[in-house]
Amino acid sequence: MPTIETRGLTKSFGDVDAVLDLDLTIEAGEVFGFLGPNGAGKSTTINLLLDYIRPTSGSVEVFGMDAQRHPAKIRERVGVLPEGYGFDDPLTGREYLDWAIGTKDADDDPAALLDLVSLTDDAGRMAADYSKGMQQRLAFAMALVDDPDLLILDEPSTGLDPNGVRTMRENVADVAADGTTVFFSSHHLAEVEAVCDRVGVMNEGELVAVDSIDGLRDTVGGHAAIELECATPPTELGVEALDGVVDVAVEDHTLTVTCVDPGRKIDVVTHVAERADVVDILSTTVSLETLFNELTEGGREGGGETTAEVAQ
Ligand SMILES: Nc1ncnc2c1ncn2[C@@H]1O[C@H](COP(=O)(O)OP(=O)(O)OP(=O)(O)O)[C@@H](O)[C@H]1O
Repeated sequence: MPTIETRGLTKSFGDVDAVLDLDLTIEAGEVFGFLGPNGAGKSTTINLLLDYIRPTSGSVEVFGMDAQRHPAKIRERVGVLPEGYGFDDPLTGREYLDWAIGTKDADDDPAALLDLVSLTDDAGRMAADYSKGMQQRLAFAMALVDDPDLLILDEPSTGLDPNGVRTMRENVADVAADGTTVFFSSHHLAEVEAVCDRVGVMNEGELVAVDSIDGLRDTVGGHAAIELECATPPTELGVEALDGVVDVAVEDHTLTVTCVDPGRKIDVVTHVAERADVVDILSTTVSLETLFNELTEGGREGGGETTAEVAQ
């Protein structure tokens, strides 16, 4: 039995179809990346899974139970890290965790959970005074209470520093190794690539792709990418006008160009070398980010921050 199964799931807010005709099946034990730019419908889907909102049409089953008929039974087996958990009450980190353990009637060791998210030394401080990253880690620990069968993470690395991101990834991998199904919503592509078995890509409420990372690459085509490091920022070189170029991105002194096939890379190098001082050349496989940009171009809110620097 799948852990999550939606059929024809639709949620409209007035004229906006936040989620449209979503068919999604997530098997037990999967780490599933739910990707999409801002406004794609990710949080709405999560709210539908947990029966926080009701669908306009279609069905949702979690653990084989209808989400509307058995929300309490479902929620007691689910751990949720919501987007932007508000720690507004005058409670310490430890007290928040005790509260989470109490509400689930669980017997977790709070010290072990605090240690897992590196908050042992700050457990006695008011959670409201924590940094964003610390609050995120506390929310993650609360989501792990009672060893959930399904862990739902909505943008889990928000506010985390690189160490925090790495630790969170390790924790997700550990949880998954114990058999927990993980539903990982994010627009941070590298993060999803690093931890997920399969990804679904949402755009404007619709699931535009669902596959393994490699499968997704194959779907988009045999594109090839080349990175050119230049002595000065490589802007306005006219690379996007070259035949066979599908994406151009500039970050600091690095120009990343995606071509429809590897044979086009030499034209790119020649073109750039005639106009800029190239100091290094790196040929790479197409990143998931490029694929994601292609799949979600023209999204509801301009495709989100990940597409902002891609010049077409
Ligand atoms: N309660 C609501 N009332 C009206 N519109 C809503 C409501 N909730 C969501 N929407 C709209 O539905 C669409 C999908 O929003 P949703 O929050 O699910 O996207 P998301 O993929 O989670 O985005 P983000 O990455 O920014 O969190 C957006 O256009 C949003 O404005």
